[in-house]
Amino acid sequence: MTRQRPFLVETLTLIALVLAPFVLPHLGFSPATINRILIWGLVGIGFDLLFGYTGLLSFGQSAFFGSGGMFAAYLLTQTSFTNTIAAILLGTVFAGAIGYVIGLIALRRTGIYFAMITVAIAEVFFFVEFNPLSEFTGGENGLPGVPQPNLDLGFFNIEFTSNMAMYVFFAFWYFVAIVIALRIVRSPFGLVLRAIRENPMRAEALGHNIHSYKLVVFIIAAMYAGFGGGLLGLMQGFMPPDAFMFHTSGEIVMQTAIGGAGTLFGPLLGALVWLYLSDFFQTVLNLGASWRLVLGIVFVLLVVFLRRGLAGAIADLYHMAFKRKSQPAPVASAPVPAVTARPAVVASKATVSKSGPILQATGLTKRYGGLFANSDIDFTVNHGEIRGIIGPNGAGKSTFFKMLTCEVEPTAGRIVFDGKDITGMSVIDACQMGLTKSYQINQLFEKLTVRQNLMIAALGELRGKFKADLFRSLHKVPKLGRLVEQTAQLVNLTQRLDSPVSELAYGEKRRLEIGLALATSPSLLLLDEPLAGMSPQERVETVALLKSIAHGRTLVVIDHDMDALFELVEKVTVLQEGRLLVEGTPDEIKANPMVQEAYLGGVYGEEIV
Ligand SMILES: Nc1ncnc2c1ncn2[C@@H]1O[C@H](COP(=O)(O)OP(=O)(O)OP(=O)(O)O)[C@@H](O)[C@H]1O
Repeated sequence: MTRQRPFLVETLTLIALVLAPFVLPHLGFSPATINRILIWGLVGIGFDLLFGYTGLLSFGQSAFFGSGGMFAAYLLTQTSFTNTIAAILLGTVFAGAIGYVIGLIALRRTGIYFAMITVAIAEVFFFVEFNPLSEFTGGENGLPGVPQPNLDLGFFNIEFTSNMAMYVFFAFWYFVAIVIALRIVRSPFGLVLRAIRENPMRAEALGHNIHSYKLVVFIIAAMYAGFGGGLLGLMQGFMPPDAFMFHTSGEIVMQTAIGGAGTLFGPLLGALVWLYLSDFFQTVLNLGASWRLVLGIVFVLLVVFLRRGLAGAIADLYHMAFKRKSQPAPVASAPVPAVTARPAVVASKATVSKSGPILQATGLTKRYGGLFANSDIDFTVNHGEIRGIIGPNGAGKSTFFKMLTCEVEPTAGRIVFDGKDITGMSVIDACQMGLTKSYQINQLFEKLTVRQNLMIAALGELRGKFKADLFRSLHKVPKLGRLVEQTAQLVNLTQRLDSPVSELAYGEKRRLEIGLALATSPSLLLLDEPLAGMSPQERVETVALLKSIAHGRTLVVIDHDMDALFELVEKVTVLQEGRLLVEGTPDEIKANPMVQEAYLGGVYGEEIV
């Protein structure tokens, strides 16, 4: 497993933070602007975890920024509370609690609807702060008189009053915030966040409860924003009401877009450019009211030409300069060795019984409006069996698989898996029980590497459907490395482990698709057209691969390639127009006149007999 040099990023960040107050003033940054950059950069770290890593675009960060800041400012100005650090930490907890409640509501929807809910929530908070709660928040006057930061240890009190002392205070908290975020993104939790960003449907199908992951990261982002709001009050000596304005959320989004989403440092770089240019246009160029127009044009140019933002551009330059020479030559797509060359090493989940039916479906029906995709199907698979399913296009094979894996709820009927009625269960729980499938159309995490893809699948098996192991290193998850390497070996992708999925050949992607399902250690694996789109040579190789997978496992395979399927399976189920037509051994199916008539037709019939 490739490991980064430990603490390299943290060390570089520390060096940059030490140098910044000596370098930036020579470039025209005022001390107040430098501190403000740190605050925006810190708030942006939380936003980047939410947007850049998880793919959730929120316009509601102003609600948490304002709430955390107001809570801390209220404690420090309206009560006898004097400990500034404790006040902002309490403000952070308050923002997190609000984040929990709002997350429960907003995360019920996805995409544009989620984003729109967060816009509405930001507006509600702005209204509430100005009207019903103005007694506590000072309404349009805000809360003046917030003390400067101090470190009160009871017996010892340090006050951060000079520009440099203030900088040290903010830089310290920025460093703490980035170290925490780096731990999160390097943890199993952080990898699942990226899986959600890339392909939430597959992340669920691999057994991850993505709603819980999204809720936790939403709360974390709210806490980062609340903490930043507290710092703003301390920096200005005043908690401004405009912290709640939609404009605040907009700036966080724009700064992250300029700096580069999914980098953690992007928001800081974005804030640096954004705040520098707004100062420069207003005070040096004296552009008057048109400074916003010019800044808008600069924003568009940066976002259009630097697609991965400033942080992405810097990372690309670094890779070009230092990494290219040391990169190994591209690995050619290797054929799958003969089945006897490799034993089946990925264990399957233990089942309650070891013989008899592992899966029984009775009267399974799925109706879409007036169309019966599946109608009254009775189907049983025994432990250790390899079953094939065939049927013409539109016969209802994929819908049948979707119902079996609980991706789609049946209109009628019952499914019993490993002795338990799983009808109506979630796809997450079905996968956790050991029932999963590979997809007809690849459902991979395209921007991640093969290793990360397999890790995501294996983590569902090793950690269960949800675990908030935010600070655990991926390298420390027991059995993870071994399970990933065994699966990669089984699907012959060992040499491609560190390649991004987008660079794989089609046949390799198909094998990874099977590998993802395998890494969940299923006791019953459903394969939906595993040979689709493959060349004749790849088909032969993949059939060998499927034979090796089948050891100690129950398989159900849909495919249109009769020759390959009949060579692989012991029994075949034929579907036609959503109904079960007939079942039998491959020879019985080949000879069955009903199958020839109804499914194969004269031409295909001759091919397979
Ligand atoms: N979500 C849906 N909404 C409406 N109709 C659907 C939906 N999914 C499937 N169908 C319909 O159900 C029928 C069965 O589709 P299904 O994809 O299960 O067939 P299939 O046997 O897997 O086909 P193929 O071999 O082409 O993949 C088709 O008529 C299809 O149009």
